[in-house]
Amino acid sequence: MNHFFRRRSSICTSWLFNGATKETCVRPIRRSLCQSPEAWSWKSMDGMVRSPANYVPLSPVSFLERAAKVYGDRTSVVYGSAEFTWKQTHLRCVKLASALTRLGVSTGDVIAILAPNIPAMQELHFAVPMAGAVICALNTRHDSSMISILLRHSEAKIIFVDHQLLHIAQGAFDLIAKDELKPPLLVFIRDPNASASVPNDTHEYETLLAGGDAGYKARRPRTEWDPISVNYTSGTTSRPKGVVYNHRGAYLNALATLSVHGMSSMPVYLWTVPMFHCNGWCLIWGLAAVGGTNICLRRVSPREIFDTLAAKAVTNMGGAPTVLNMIVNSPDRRPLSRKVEIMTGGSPPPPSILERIEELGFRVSHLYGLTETYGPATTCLWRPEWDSLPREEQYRIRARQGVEHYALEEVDVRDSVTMESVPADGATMGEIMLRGNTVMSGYLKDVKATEEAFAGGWFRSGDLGVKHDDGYIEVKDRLKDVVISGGENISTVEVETVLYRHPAILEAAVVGRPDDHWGQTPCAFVKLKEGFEVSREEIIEFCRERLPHYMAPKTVIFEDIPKTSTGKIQKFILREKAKALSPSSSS
Ligand SMILES: Nc1ncnc2c1ncn2[C@@H]1O[C@H](COP(=O)(O)OP(=O)(O)OP(=O)(O)O)[C@@H](O)[C@H]1O
Repeated sequence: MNHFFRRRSSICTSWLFNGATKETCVRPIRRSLCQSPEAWSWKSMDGMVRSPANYVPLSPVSFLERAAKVYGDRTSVVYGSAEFTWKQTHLRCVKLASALTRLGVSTGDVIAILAPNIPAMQELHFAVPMAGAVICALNTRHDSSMISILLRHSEAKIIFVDHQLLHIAQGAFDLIAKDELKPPLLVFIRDPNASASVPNDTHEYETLLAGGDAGYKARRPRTEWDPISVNYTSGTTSRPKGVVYNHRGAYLNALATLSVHGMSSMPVYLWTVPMFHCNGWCLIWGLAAVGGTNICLRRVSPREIFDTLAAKAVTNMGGAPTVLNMIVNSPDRRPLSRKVEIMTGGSPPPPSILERIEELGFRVSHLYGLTETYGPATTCLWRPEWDSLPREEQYRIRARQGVEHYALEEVDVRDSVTMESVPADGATMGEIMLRGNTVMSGYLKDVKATEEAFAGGWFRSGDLGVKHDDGYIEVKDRLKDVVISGGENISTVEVETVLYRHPAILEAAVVGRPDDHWGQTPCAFVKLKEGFEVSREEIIEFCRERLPHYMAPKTVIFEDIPKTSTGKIQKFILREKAKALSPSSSS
């Protein structure tokens, strides 16, 4: 073996000294060592040892262990008057993990949590995997019926419930009991900033944690592939699906999201993205890697956001385009005294909103991804040469979904049937597909859906997009949302982008309305800004001036736009409404 090492090291360095290129120097020596280059490279690696010294399954739990050492006295989390350092957070997580094992939690058990963005959410994201279990953070906007379905589906053993959501959990328990099934064990989370009495015969979070063993040795995953969380999709287009994440993917995506967002050391992060959404786009784990401070808010409103940005010297935050829209249109908005990086994604951000949020002093980074890709998967990486473009053009570019981040192998736009890559012409539509280590392990208990999602060796997003000549992708629509009028695909995102440019429009969503002649025509649902008035005809004319006529809405309906808790417009509801109108008969 030593012989191989010596020979190899001479191969590696000799080309540096004799002026030869690496290629010309290495090839002849390779041939002398063995017959094929493949065999050579394999043989030269003989005798390597995988040991704890050089191989540890990647897990974001290690971020917390390091944070306790490196950032021990720095603030880990702030929520009202409650505040912990990273040393304290680590100790609390160790004790909580120990308490979980004492409750009988074993490797692979699912532990659910129903809570807003509070410190317990952060702690459970570490404590649950430290007990070898799998965290399932549930959407706080679900009703009892949906929660009961998800608890049954995930077979959660324990559920931690915030005091304000107790009635939802209890309703779910009643439904489970009706079917003579055993509901999970409930642990009640009291708010440190409010008083609430603990229901009888129920475990209480702080008491449970206090009883844990501070010397508990955290369980580590046996392999990187071990599950760390199960996240249900937003349910925008269908019933939520249980997406399983593994330790390796969570580790990688946490780091990639930090880097995309420019968070390298001790950022102060304001939580406006729900922590239950893709584990807070993996940043619950990521912030521990960089010793960040988590600023938690129970409720998100523009006033609270602006007060907190100033009071806590926030450096970074995230939010769906709906949150950005809420900020730029709020009477409480004010220019920032220092730059705040804001990461947006979850639905297509209209360029006009990106522009307006930056006018207030935010700097936006745009991300695209799905629950299935641990949240962020691509980013509209900014190129300095774009700085000199006209402003409108800059924001049009910034609204593109961009390129894969460094932890994902590849993103592409392909024909769903032939799997051929579409030409990079900015016009040919195909399905956005992704592959790499930050794509889910699969759907929980749904082999068929998993196989379908991965058919052809790529994860199929169900989003339609184009690829520009610089390789940047742009989402045009969801497959389910695209309007087909007279055989032409109409990107509802493009029509909405134009609608958002109208000064009177606060929110807009476009769906297909059945039409006797064209099959479908675009139907716009519009919510106006307070104090503004505009007629349907004016809106249609506004669009016709800026779009090919077939793309302009033929119908405009003024009303509130229904959204999911992750800020996505529930187009299936609007589609039903458009369908209920008598078919239009434009020819
Ligand atoms: N930056 C973005 N631009 C455009 N669309 C985005 C962006 N980020 C996310 N999306 C949309 O959000 C989708 C992913 O959403 P998520 O995984 O939260 O659940 P969902 O797809 O809404 O739920 P369900 O699958 O249950 O309907 C993407 O497929 C895409 O349509």
